[in-house]
Amino acid sequence: MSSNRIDDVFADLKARSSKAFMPFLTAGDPDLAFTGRMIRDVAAAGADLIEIGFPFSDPIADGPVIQASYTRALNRGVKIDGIFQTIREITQSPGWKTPLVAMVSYTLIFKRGIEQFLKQAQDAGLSGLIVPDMPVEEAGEIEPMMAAHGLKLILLVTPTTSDARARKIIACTTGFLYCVSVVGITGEREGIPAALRKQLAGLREITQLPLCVGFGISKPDQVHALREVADGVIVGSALVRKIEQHLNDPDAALSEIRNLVQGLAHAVHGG
Ligand SMILES: O=P(O)(O)OC[C@@H](O)[C@@H](O)c1c[nH]c2ccccc12
Repeated sequence: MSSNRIDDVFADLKARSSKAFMPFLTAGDPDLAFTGRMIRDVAAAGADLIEIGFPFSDPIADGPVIQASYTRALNRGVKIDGIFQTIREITQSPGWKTPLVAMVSYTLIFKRGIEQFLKQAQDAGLSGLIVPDMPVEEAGEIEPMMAAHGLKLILLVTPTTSDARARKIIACTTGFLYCVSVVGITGEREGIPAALRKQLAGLREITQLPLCVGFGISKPDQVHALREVADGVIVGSALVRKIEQHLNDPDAALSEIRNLVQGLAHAVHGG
């Protein structure tokens, strides 16, 4: 077994001809205690990897649901150190295996100091960082720093990324590649874009990295279609919306999130 849990998960799924289900959750919405419970619950409900959003005031590609969630978390005063602490408590619990990956703006990493942020991420037990706004020119320098901390660097390609640029991005991406399914922002959509199949086939020709698709996915039938062409499926807004709908009843939010994760994980794994 390799030393990074992300590699382990994809190797294991591949051996079973299965695919990864990866929920995205905001840290600190409505508070970190809730986030801690939610991470444990979605892991138990069938998530293979979990993306944890570090709230940030300047949206990158975040749609209205994720933006509102980030705003609630920031208004409640969530801090990066608190998020790391919450993650650490989880990854240190006996028998914990599910890889946790931060979704974090490069601005937050840079402000703290790259080395310091990476050290804290490693101490927290994170397996990787998805950095949607990291310039590919800098990623080449940062990826080895991350590797030295046992962290994968996950970058994104979109439908408008040129072939030449995709190759550059892939050259400094490790763990898996985040394939954005649509031009635009996060948020639930109907169907699966027709061009996605072609985009994924093109990427498949130039990389062995697992290809994970996110943006606009919330329904089991979309997941079914994607299972044939992608190595993993990412769902954010549909889950985060449950928090928004039950702000006064966290237990109700958790139970709906668990149900949705169970259904989607089942669809990804071959239901
Ligand atoms: O919300 P959706 O459409 O299900 O897509 C996942 C997405 O929210 C999550 O991966 C994400 C949240 N913030 C981001 C910023 C950039 C790229 C991706 C993201």
